[in-house]
Amino acid sequence: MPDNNAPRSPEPAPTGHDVAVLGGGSFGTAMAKVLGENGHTVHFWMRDKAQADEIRKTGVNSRYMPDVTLTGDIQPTTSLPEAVGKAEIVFVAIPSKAFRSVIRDNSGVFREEQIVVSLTKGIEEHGFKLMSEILQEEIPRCRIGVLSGPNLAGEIVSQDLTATVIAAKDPDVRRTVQELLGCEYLRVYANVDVYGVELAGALKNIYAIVAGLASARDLGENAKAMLITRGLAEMSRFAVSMGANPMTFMGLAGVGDLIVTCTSPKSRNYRVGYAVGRGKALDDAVAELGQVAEGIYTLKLVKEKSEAIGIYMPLVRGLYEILYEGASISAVINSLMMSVQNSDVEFILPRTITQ
Ligand SMILES: NC(=O)c1ccc[n+]([C@@H]2O[C@H](COP(=O)([O-])OP(=O)(O)OC[C@H]3O[C@@H](n4cnc5c(N)ncnc54)[C@H](O)[C@@H]3O)[C@@H](O)[C@H]2O)c1
Ligand SMILES: O=P(O)(O)OC[C@H](O)CO
Repeated sequence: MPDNNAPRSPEPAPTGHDVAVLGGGSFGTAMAKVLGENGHTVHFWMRDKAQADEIRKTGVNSRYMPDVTLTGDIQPTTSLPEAVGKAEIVFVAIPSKAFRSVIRDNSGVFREEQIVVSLTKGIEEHGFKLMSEILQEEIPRCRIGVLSGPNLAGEIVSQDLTATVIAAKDPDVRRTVQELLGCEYLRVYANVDVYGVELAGALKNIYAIVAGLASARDLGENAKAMLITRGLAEMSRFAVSMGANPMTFMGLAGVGDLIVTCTSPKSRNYRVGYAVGRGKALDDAVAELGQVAEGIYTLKLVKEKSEAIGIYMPLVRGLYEILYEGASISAVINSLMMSVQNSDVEFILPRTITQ
């Protein structure tokens, strides 16, 4: 039996393809760099004309990646119809808050069967929609995938060894993305659990904020392990209740991404938590970051959803109290540590697991 989940050959595709990357931030730039180095023509869309001009002239996106020069055939543009119109495959790295509007406003330019892959790790505010669900609603004639995993943009542009996961129902989408992105430093695994891979990427941002807070308060290494492990239990319990495959949470998109964002100050979500832990107001911490930290929005949505469907998520609730209800960090820690609810049972089996 062939192992369909095994990574494809890391050799660059023999001939370059026309691809589009939508979004000129950190991750869009990182993916444009990989694709350009792999020999593809990258139609790199961003809304800021000055930024596109700078990249065209110098190869540098100084606002987001000042130390990185993009090489290969990179074609920055402020025309989304031009980028999508020329591309065989489209990668979307637009923050979740703007994701639907960008796709909807341009839905007419996407072609039948075109492959569209979301790189975004967030949830839509109304209706708890993931980005692949938004793509399905707005451009149903396209073939959809999501890419997620422990993928700090700053490390990918440094060519640090990295693994990621392409999730799609269509095997051709999985294979195509593996071939386009795979190279000597980026290993692309495949998964069919689109919902689980995507939800995991959004949920782990919450626990990265928690980990940043814990680090700022010098809670220690035991506490860090406790938070990551209980975070994994909590996010898996929630996701499985929503229909995800529990095994996805044992993989790169689940525990892998949770580890990297909960242990690295390179994570923007971790940095927001750290700043709040050092006494900064949330709004100031976010403004100082100057980049997106999806977890602060995801937290609100997951808190509401978990209460609506009756899933026990004490870390989500505690973080929500700190960030949005003015609770003191020490009071929340104390209440979590002294809570008797469920402390006698390490694993609460999701309803879908019967044994
Ligand atoms: N940076 C990473 O390490 C990383 C890794 C994996 C996934 N992601 C995910 O990728 C997504 C994008 O993150 P990022 O790191 O590129 O964020 P970023 O803050 O670095 O950049 C966001 C980009 O989106 C653009 N943007 C915002 N609103 C827009 C709109 N209405 N129209 C067009 N462009 C708009 C901004 O101009 C900016 O170029 C997030 O969901 C994030 O979770 C990021
Ligand atoms: O910088 P963050 O916190 O948005 O995390 C980036 C990636 O999601 C890490 O995999």
